[in-house]
Amino acid sequence: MKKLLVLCGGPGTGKTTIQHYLEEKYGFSRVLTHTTRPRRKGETDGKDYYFETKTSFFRNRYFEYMEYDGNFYGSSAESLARTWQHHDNAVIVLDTKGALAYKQKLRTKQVSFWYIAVADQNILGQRLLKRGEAKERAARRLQSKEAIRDMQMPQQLRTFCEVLLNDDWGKTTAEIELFLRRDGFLK
Ligand SMILES: Nc1nc2c(ncn2[C@@H]2O[C@H](COP(=O)(O)OP(=O)(O)O)[C@@H](O)[C@H]2O)c(=O)[nH]1
Ligand SMILES: Nc1ncnc2c1ncn2[C@@H]1O[C@H](COP(=O)(O)OP(=O)(O)O)[C@@H](O)[C@H]1O
Repeated sequence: MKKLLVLCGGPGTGKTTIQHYLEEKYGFSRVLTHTTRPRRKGETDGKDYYFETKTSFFRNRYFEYMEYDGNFYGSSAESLARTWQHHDNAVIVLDTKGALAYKQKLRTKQVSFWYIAVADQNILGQRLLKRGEAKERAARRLQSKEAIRDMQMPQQLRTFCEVLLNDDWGKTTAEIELFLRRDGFLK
């Protein structure tokens, strides 16, 4: 069966890091999404996101899309289908609103949802700086209403979304292995 893992959570919690790890260690393939957000240092078009202008963004058809901290983000059914063409296990990084949309639109058995969290949210600012973001941009991101919403797991996700703590990376990787087995991603 083709399967999809949805990662969601607040900024800096480690969603992208975990996505890379799943690709490298477990052969997952990521589902690329579209954004109007400016490219960060080290990001490549067609590899990290499809970077769009506000005009080109709305030329595409989306499975779901939303606005986050003043930028648009959207995922397409075609991108998921393309990923599944060559790989059984796909991973996508979404905000919590997107995670809820996927829950409502896809068959339950095929999709798992993980909410990535840290024990102490005061470290998130440092993590964004570590990733190379400018101080003002990092502060603004953490104060956006979408980040504030996603820094607590929304009530609607609690019935189906597992929490993965990402404080100590060694412990995180051990948990990932357990979660993957339990969710049927590993044969
Ligand atoms: N709903 C939805 N969320 C997305 C999509 N692509 C990215 N996101 C989410 O948008 C938010 C902002 O992403 P990004 O600017 O890369 O910032 P980061 O969370 O700080 O790494 C994150 O919560 C992503 O998971 C998408 O296609 N749909
Ligand atoms: N367990 C961890 N301990 C310390 N730093 C981490 C950990 N996980 C991720 N990071 C770092 O935190 C920063 C933000 O991680 P990232 O994966 O970009 O977060 P997100 O995609 O959720 O916004 C990156 O510099 C990353 O290397």
